[in-house]
Amino acid sequence: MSTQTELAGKQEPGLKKKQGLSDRFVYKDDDAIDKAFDWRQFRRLFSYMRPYAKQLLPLIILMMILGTITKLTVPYLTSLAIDKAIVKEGSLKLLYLITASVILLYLIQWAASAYRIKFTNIIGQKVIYDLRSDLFRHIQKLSFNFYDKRPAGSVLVRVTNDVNSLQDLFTNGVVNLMIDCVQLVGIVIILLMVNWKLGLAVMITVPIMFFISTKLRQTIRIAWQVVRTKNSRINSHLNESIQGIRVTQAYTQEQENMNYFDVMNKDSKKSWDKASAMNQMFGPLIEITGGIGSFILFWLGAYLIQSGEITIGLLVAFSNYVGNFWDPINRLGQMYNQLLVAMASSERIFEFIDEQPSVTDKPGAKPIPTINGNIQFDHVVFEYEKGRAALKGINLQVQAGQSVALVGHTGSGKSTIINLVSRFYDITQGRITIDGVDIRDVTLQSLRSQIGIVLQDTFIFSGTIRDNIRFGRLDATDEEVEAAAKAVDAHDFITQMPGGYETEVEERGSALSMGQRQLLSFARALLANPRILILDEATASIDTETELKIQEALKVLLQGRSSFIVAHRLSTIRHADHIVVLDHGEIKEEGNHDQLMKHQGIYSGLIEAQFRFL
Ligand SMILES: Nc1ncnc2c1ncn2[C@@H]1O[C@H](COP(=O)(O)OP(=O)(O)OP(=O)(O)O)[C@@H](O)[C@H]1O
Repeated sequence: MSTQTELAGKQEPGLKKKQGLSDRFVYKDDDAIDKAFDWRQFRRLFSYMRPYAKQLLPLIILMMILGTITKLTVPYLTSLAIDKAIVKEGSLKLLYLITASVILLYLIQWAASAYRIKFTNIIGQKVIYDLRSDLFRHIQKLSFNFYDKRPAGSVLVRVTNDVNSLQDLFTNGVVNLMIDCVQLVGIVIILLMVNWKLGLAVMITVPIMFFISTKLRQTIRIAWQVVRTKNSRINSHLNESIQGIRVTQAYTQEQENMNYFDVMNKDSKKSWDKASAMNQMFGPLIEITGGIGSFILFWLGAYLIQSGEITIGLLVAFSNYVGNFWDPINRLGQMYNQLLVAMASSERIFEFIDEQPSVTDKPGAKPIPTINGNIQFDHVVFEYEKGRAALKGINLQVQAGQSVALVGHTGSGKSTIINLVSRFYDITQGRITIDGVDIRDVTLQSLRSQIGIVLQDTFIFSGTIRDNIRFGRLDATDEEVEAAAKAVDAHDFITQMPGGYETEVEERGSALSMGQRQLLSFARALLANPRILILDEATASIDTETELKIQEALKVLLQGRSSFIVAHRLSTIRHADHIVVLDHGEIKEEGNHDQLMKHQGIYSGLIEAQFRFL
């Protein structure tokens, strides 16, 4: 059974009962724990090491050889001390000399290991830095349709967990693998050279040890991964519960949430107990196998000493070599597991890096000059998914400086139109031009830098009010920031706050009212001074006074620039120069408020419905 199915099969019965809950907190594709070894991918992963390996690898290899030679010489010197210095010659001088040499060898071994770790850490950290930067740079360029299909958490996991899981491989894994291989080969040669019978006898236990080490570790690793998955569900639930605490309390769902949490919590504990029990089995099993090896060694060794084939010193040296032999075998098993995890992580990372942004600059694209603001949709058809048109042949003409209100039922295509102006998606058919230039022929940077977007969910970052307004143009002076705030009538409420412009606002501006947040985002947009403004108006109802304030601010904001407003408030719609009524991806009515009211069509129906609702 693959690890993935194993995990999927371990869904908790309590959770299953609650429809959809078991799926609620996990990103399916992030469940993959390991992948078969893929040589091509392995090479690609290690190409990240190439720029640094040239300078540092020779040094690392030198330290590795030095460390291995010194390590393998010590047992030989021990046998010399027993056989020659003690048994044969009884020479204290020789014993001192050998002891001094062993100490010196240990010192060299320690220094070689310290430098080797230092150099490998340098390579490891540089590789991880490059990989993380590549990934981050790339995901920033990916188009909207990529994010449409992916939950933000899944992207986050790539940049954090998956990159971190490679860290160990690059810093220790690879070099340890080389050292272990060199050491193993060295020990096998020495054992067979010293006494092939004893050597072969000891090696009988090797396959058993290797099997235990690899298989058991794999089972333990999966068990811990199950623990991690369960814990990440707990964390996601915790996160959702905190974020949605107001809704939970408003609907008195605290107990229900507690029940969910309890099932998850119990389940996490159960999986932890299981993983921990397996972990505890590992040490004794390895020790028992090692013990069997030692038994064979001493049993056969005693026989060979009696028959005069080997000396006591040689048997002691042999036992030392065998002691050094289990460590690399054990680590190779560990390394194998680490490699499989790294394969899964690197596959997910490369899947992202290979994803091409669907909206890019065309070869030879030129920057668009300062935008005047004449925007034209010419028979625009757009499909998010093939065969399902969200816009069906839109023809629309916006004059420079005009404000256009987009109205229509939910799902009629309003947000789609505003996404297309900034070229967040490429249209399926037709053409969108700005000042007569097809927006696909100009650079994205030059286009988007002249378009300002104010979204419904105004994003307030943690920081001061001043920082939040300045986000519109980072090089704006304090005076410019305040002028923008004054222009949209936000200055008064800001100065009434305890720290004025320096008041720290919590993340997402939770201490600010909806209207205040909106005014701040207007000030931010005004400071950016875009040539085209796109505004997704907030739907929440606010008091009449704030509404008036927002309308006044909006007038300032819209002055001298073309704008598209997804309008929900009657006051905004009424003031727009042009109103476009959308229905199922088509423009059904166009004109100003009075013309459309007279027409007695969809628009007048929508407005009347709004009044009825009020
Ligand atoms: N990312 C997407 N992937 C697939 N289909 C989408 C996507 N975004 C919107 N759609 C579909 O396109 C159509 C138009 O959606 P759009 O968001 O433009 O509507 P809207 O008029 O802005 O609605 P609302 O007023 O509810 O925001 C809808 O049928 C919607 O389901």
